[in-house]
Amino acid sequence: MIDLRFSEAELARRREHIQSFIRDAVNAAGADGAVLGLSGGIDSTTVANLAVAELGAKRVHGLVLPARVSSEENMSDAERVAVDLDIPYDVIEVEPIVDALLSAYPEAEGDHVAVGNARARTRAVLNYLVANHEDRLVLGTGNRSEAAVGYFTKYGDGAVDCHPIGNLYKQQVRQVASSLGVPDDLVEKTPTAGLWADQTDESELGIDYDTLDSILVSHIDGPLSARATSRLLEVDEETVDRVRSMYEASEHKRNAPPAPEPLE
Ligand SMILES: NC(=O)c1ccc[n+]([C@@H]2O[C@H](COP(=O)([O-])OP(=O)(O)OC[C@H]3O[C@@H](n4cnc5c(N)ncnc54)[C@H](O)[C@@H]3O)[C@@H](O)[C@H]2O)c1
Ligand SMILES: Nc1ncnc2c1ncn2[C@@H]1O[C@H](COP(=O)(O)O)[C@@H](O)[C@H]1O
Ligand SMILES: O=P(O)(O)OP(=O)(O)O
Repeated sequence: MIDLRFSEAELARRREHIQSFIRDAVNAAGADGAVLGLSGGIDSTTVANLAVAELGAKRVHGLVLPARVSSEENMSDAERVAVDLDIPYDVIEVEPIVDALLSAYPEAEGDHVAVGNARARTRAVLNYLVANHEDRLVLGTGNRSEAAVGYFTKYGDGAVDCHPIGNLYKQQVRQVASSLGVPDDLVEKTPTAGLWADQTDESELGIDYDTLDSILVSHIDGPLSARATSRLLEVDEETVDRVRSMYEASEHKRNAPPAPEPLE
């Protein structure tokens, strides 16, 4: 697989670039700071660290939003991140809100994707409730690997004001996190969307992140054909084609919703 980690000099440059992106986004909006959801995962932990490094702890508000299916370990890690960074944070249970949605529309009961996505969208509503009230921006935590294959909930965790780590592949997120002093157990943790019990990104996607990143950088974001990518990485061409299919099928998630062309 391809090692996408940055050199020390490039790592410092990337960190500075992301931090100034956060500062510029907040300043351009005339906002007082930022809000983000803390899941105990490496993406939100990394964005929280970068935001605190740039804005200072008081201007970053963390939200820990447990659902019935959230693991104790993840929720206590999420609180640990907030405590270690010394940022203000709230813990708000999302399940009563999801239950209210399901009592309004019981037909969706048991549909783990629809209900899981409702959990992610409930979190988005709470992020914006706080952001509106405190005049802050909502920071996204999505990385390039997830965005490219549409591995996020449209208007759920995808509903944010900016994507600070949106250009980093998952391997690079881990490297940036380590360089910020994030503890190894968080850096090496198994990525999970946490939308239903025992969910992991790699099992749902059917591919590990190192392989996904390598296919993305070679073929989707890079110049190589599917065949050349398959040869270079020694993976089946069907796997490369499957990544391309996920990329194409999720185009709608990365763009603003279309309207018909104006008529003359
Ligand atoms: N980063 C993470 O770890 C993370 C977080 C949340 C969700 N997820 C994953 O993301 C996935 C979300 O589920 P999903 O993608 O089925 O639901 P989604 O709601 O994100 O997207 C599906 C919806 O998009 C719309 N849509 C579908 N095709 C379209 C098209 N061609 N043009 C315009 N709109 C279209 C429809 O409204 C459809 O209901 C799940 O696999 C979930 O596990 C991952
Ligand atoms: N339990 C959670 N509390 C707060 N924020 C959360 C929680 N779970 C997810 N989030 C936010 O959504 C993104 C994407 O989530 P994945 O765990 O990758 O699905 C995460 O980074 C948090 O910002
Ligand atoms: O988005 P996060 O923070 O939950 O990270 P991961 O996707 O690695 O679980």
